[in-house]
Amino acid sequence: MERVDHLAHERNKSEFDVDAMKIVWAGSPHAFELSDRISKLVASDPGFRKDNRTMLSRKDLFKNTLRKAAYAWKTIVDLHLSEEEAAKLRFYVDEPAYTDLHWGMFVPAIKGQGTDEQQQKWLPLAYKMQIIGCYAQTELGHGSNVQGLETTATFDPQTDEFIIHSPTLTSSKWWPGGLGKVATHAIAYARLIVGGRDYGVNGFIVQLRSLEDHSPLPGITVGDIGMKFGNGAYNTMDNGVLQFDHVRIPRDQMLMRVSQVTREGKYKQSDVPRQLVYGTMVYVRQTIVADASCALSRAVCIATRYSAVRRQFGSQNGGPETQVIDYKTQQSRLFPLLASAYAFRFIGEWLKWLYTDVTQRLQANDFSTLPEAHACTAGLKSLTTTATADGIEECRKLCGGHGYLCSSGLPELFAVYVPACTYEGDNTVLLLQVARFLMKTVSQLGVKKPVGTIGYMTRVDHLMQCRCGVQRAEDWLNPSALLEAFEARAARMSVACAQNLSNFDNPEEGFAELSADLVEAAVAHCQLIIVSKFIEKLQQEIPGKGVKQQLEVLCNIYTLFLLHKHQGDFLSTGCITPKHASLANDQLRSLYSQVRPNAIALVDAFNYTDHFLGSILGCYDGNVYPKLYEAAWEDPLNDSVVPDGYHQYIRPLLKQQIRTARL
Ligand SMILES: CCCCCCCC/C=C\CCCCCCCC(=O)SCCNC(=O)CCNC(=O)[C@H](O)C(C)(C)COP(=O)(O)OP(=O)(O)OC[C@H]1O[C@@H](n2cnc3c(N)ncnc32)[C@H](O)[C@@H]1OP(=O)(O)O
Ligand SMILES: Cc1cc2nc3c(=O)[nH]c(=O)nc-3n(C[C@H](O)[C@H](O)[C@H](O)COP(=O)(O)OP(=O)(O)OC[C@H]3O[C@@H](n4cnc5c(N)ncnc54)[C@H](O)[C@@H]3O)c2cc1C
Repeated sequence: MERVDHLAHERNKSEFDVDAMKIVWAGSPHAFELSDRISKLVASDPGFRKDNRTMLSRKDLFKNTLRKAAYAWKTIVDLHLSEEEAAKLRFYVDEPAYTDLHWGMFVPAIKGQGTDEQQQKWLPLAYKMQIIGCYAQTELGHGSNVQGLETTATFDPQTDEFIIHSPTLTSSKWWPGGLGKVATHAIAYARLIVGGRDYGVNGFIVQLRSLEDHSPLPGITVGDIGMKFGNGAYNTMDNGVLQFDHVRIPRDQMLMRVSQVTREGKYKQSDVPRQLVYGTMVYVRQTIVADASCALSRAVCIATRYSAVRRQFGSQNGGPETQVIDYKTQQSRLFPLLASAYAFRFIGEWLKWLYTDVTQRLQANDFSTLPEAHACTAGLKSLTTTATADGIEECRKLCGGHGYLCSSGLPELFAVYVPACTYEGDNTVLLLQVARFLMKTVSQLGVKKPVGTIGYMTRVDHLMQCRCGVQRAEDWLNPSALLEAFEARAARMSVACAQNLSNFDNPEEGFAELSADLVEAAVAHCQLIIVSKFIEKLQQEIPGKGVKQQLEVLCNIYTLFLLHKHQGDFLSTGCITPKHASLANDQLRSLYSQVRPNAIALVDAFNYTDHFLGSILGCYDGNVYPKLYEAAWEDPLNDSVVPDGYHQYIRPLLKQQIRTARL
């Protein structure tokens, strides 16, 4: 049967070269080719089917995840896929699994915190998956406060070993993914105790399970922590609990790049900053920022296509009703999310660059940019995951009732995504780290020149008193007007916090008291980073008919939407007047009209397969209703016309003979 493209009329309207935009979105022609090829490979292989996930019991779901992970590995080996191709394959398989932690945290922790010898010993085993690792940091009693972890690693000079021990219930490791049922090894974080002295938290490689029969080794108690939010969703992951009872490991299994313990029991610290013990978190926060645009763009693709298919009200003379995407309210909710997806794509790319740069500097013993890299990864992780989680939920609402069906893909996407606001650092805790960095920068103004993303603070005197020069709505399209407004707002909020802080005798007390304001200042700073990097991106050459123009529209939508949403900040700090705010809003409305004919093409540019989207509402051809109708009949509840339980619970009700005074 010939397939009808119900969205063809929308695709014909677009004013730019979609294929060129696909390359911009992917990052390069090579990245596009890779993504395109691997996503199609996964989509066409029934071994990677995922449409039944929300119906399976936890045990069946988990076993199915194990099967898929093994099948993915077999595919990787059989096809001789490169590391890059393998990572893409795991991405498109789209199912949280222990392998995320093995490749995403265990391997990077050894690379970042292990010595050369340790890397040579452990990495080949990990690369071949002859061992499977997890990252066991968080405990029942402490997650955010890493310095508060209680697990101990006590050096025993007699045997040249560390004794890993969980002294309390709250010291039980709790949450690590892959730990519950799969990992054979962990990077366990524990307090290093040498000669009775506590040297703080460090990482240790600990074997947990036998490589022969998978049983826990002596002294190890390990299991899964139970069901999590949502059907399917993150329940494919075996987040685990772990207790150590005086487990002995050889001395050379302490990760020793940052600090060492010698055979004689001497503690030594390398020349590198202690914070490098936190290095794996910096790396993962960076990958989480890159991942945010994937999750958000996916939800936006579903909501945009469905908004073009869905019609409600507005029929004239018996003609078709209005496509809901034509309602201004729908546009003002949807298009900023579309623009955010693009903004996050570019900030993810930039952050990857920053991370690579800081890693190279660290290797050359230049630690000067580490605080900025920490502040950027922490702040952008917080900002992008909060916006993405909220954005996915907004997309669900944008799809009306049908968005609530699992077959829309949105409930599961939300349930899988929302813990990103918590894991790898609670978003508020991370913003407070940014705020500390900002306060330190302000307090050192005049002594130390701010550079990089905080470089705007060199112009603080100007930014404290500058006035917005916008006179007409179009003036808000001027990148320097936008940048200056965002810089002035961020600078003024930071300086106001610093001034308030100086009223406290005890700075820590002041920081705690003002923490809600400090978080807002941190948000302002991070939004400025995203806006400025989007603007910078557009200063480059971007090939393809109309591509750059579309990106300019999206950049302006993203920026003016933020300005509108946070206009309280801009007005109260005097960066703009109510008149400027109203002109910005006028401009925003007109930008929505410009994006409207291109909306479908802009989500096509993500190049997602129907398999990856996993959504009837978002399917490429827009043939939503027949698919929804068919899918309903697939539900196991419809296996029989009369439900199980009818004879037990429904019929007796219907047949009851109640004699009461009232009836
Ligand atoms: C897996 C990847 C797969 C890849 C696939 C890609 C897609 C991804 C999608 C899906 C997969 C995701 C799968 C789930 C993964 C989840 C895993 C986990 O959750 S692992 C646990 C994370 N745990 C936290 O993040 C704790 C948060 N807490 C902390 O980080 C710290 O305790 C912190 C920062 C809140 C406080 O640290 P302090 O107690 O040492 O505090 P202070 O005194 O403030 O800091 C001291 C100095 O150190 C600096 N600092 C702190 N952290 C730093 C860092 N990381 N780097 C550099 N400097 C740092 C500070 O700026 C400060 O510097 P000055 O003294 O002011 O100059
Ligand atoms: C799905 C998932 C997967 C995970 N995977 C792993 C893993 O693989 N390995 C691992 O080690 N861990 C893992 N974690 C644990 C995760 O990293 C922690 O849950 C996270 O760091 C938050 O810490 P917490 O649970 O202690 O939150 P808490 O710190 O207890 O947060 C509770 C509340 O207190 C607030 N709060 C805390 N401190 C402050 C403060 N100083 N100022 C103001 N407010 C504060 C927070 O904002 C939050 O609202 C995972 C968690 C989840 C949900």
